[in-house]
Parts: sequence; C-alpha cells; structure tokens
Amino acid sequence: MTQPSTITQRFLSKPNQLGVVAVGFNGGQCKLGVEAAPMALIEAGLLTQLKDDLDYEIHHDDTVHFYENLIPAEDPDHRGMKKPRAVSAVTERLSQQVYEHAREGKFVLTLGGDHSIAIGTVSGTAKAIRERLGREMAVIWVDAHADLNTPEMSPSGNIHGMPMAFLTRLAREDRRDIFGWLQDEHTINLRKLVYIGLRDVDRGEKQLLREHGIKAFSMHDVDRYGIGKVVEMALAHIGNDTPIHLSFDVDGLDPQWAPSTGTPVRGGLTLREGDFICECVHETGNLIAMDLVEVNPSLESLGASETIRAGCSLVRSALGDTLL
Ligand SMILES: NC(=[NH2+])NCCC[C@H](N)C(=O)O
Ligand SMILES: [Mn+2]
Ligand SMILES: [Mn+2]
Repeated sequence: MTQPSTITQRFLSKPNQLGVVAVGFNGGQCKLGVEAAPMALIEAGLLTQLKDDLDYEIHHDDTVHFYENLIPAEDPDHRGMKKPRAVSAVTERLSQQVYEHAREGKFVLTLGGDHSIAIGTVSGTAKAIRERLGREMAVIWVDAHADLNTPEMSPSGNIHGMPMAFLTRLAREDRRDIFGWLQDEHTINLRKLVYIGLRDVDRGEKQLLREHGIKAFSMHDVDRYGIGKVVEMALAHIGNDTPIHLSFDVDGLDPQWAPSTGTPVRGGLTLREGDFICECVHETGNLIAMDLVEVNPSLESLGASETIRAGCSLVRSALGDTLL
C-alpha cells in the first residue's frame, strides 16, 4: 500500500466530509430509466451505510436533481450530437455543484445518471484541484467503453460516449451553449487518464488510444495479468503524489453482476474485481471524488436490485469499506 501523499491530505482537509450530488439525468443516451438510479441507490440505503458504517458526515441537499428548468424545448442535433444543449447546460451546472464541494476539501460522490455527467463532475474536481494545489489530477475510468468519441467519430451521437473527448480537448466546441463553457482549468491531461475494463471500443477510439499513448487496461489485460497486477500498474502510472477522480460506469462489471444498464457488454469484471479496484484506489489515500453511473433500474427488472446492490458495494469499497 502506498502512503497517502501529503498533497492529497492537504486537499482533503476534511477527510470524513462527504459531498453527495444526486443527478437524475438521462440525456446523454436514449434509454429511459437511468434517471431513477440515484433514488434507487439512496432507497437501498447507500447514504445511511456510508454514515453509520463508515462514519462519513454527509452533505446532501436531499434532492435528486433533474435540472428540468435547464432542458431546452428545442435541441436539434449539432455535429451529430444528440441533445447537445441539454447535456451542456446540465453538466455546466453540475460542474459548479461538484466544484463547490471540492473546493471546501470534501470528498465528492456523484450518483448518476448516464456517463455524460462526467463532463460536469471531472471538470468540477479538476478545477478545484488546480485552484487549491496548482496541479493536475488523474482520472481512473472503469468502463466497458472508452467514452472517447469525438462527435464526428461517434457511431451513435450519444454524448455519454464522448465525455472523455471533451474533457481532454480531443473534441472542442466553441459555442457557449454546447460545451463552450469548458475552460482549460476544467480539462484532463491525456497522460493522467487510465482506463480499466475496456472491451467495446470503437474504431476511432482505438486509434486515439494508440496515437496518444493513453494508458488503457482492457479485459485482455485483466485476463493476462490478473486484477491485482492491473491495478498496481494503473496506480504506478499515476504515481502517488496525484489526486485521483474515479469515474465508475457500472457496465464495467459483467452483465452477470450488473445486468440493468443501457449498454451491457459481456466478458466484464466480476463484482469482486470491481470492488478490488475501488478498495485499492481508496488505499492510496489519494482518491478525492467518485462517480457511479449508468445504473438503469428499469432495464432487466429482474436484475435491477442486483445491479443496485453492486453499485452500493462499489461505492462503499471506494470510501473505505474493507472485508476484514
Ligand atoms: N457510457 C456509456 N455506457 N457509453 C457507451 C458508449 C457506446 C458507444 N461507444 C457510443 O459512443 O455510442
Ligand atoms: Mn460503458
Ligand atoms: Mn461509460
């Protein structure tokens, strides 16, 4: 186990203070139901567990944000992107909410929502880290997908497949109402991004991963080296003096463990492997924020409670729960 760096300790000035943002947003993709996930996770007892079992002091406004007043009536496609103004307005607002928690030194937990919301969460923590520590943070992205499509490359036009492209500036858009609000302070250095669990990566995304030498551990690597070695290599790439934002797409898990998600892909992580990633990232002492996204309780209704339980388990593990 690496020692928590003083840099991160300085940032998380209140290590047991947890800012929670519940984001009932589904506009980054086309299936209904993912907006109900935050309520389902909370009703399953997630926040109570974090408070009672892990001793967090929870700062939550007791609302699930649907951002109804930010969703425009007219939102025509732009560069092939679907609902670009809605996603932009919601993530801009979310970025501010996350930033406000993070700048006070709280750990920020965001419950999505589809993965487009990471444009808001990651930009918010990246800005707070730059401001408070004068440095760049790292992102660990656990997912079956790379979510690195530029609008032009995207096979679907769904923005939940693009957040990393906008966050790293591989994709840019100058229109203020379509992600033009993203400033340099919000962005992520490509060398500070690490993927785990990939197994459904589009052609253009593969090319970007190769071209830019982005650190990515696919399921092939998990099979070859085992999850222990993969996490060790991922953390070694980041180094132990860098704050980490963990963005966990529940479809990183195999559908056997998380069937209720919009874009399931077979051959994924076991729940135990997912929990192990979260436990190890917690052990670094450098984790400053986590997103849990793409739980869709209305899909595969038989598996919904299983998926919700898996989601709760991942969050608990990232926040310090241990088996012993
Ligand atoms: N966050 C997710 N589940 N993303 C799935 C993306 C699927 C596909 N690569 C696309 O861009 O449309
Ligand atoms: Mn995914
Ligand atoms: Mn994703």
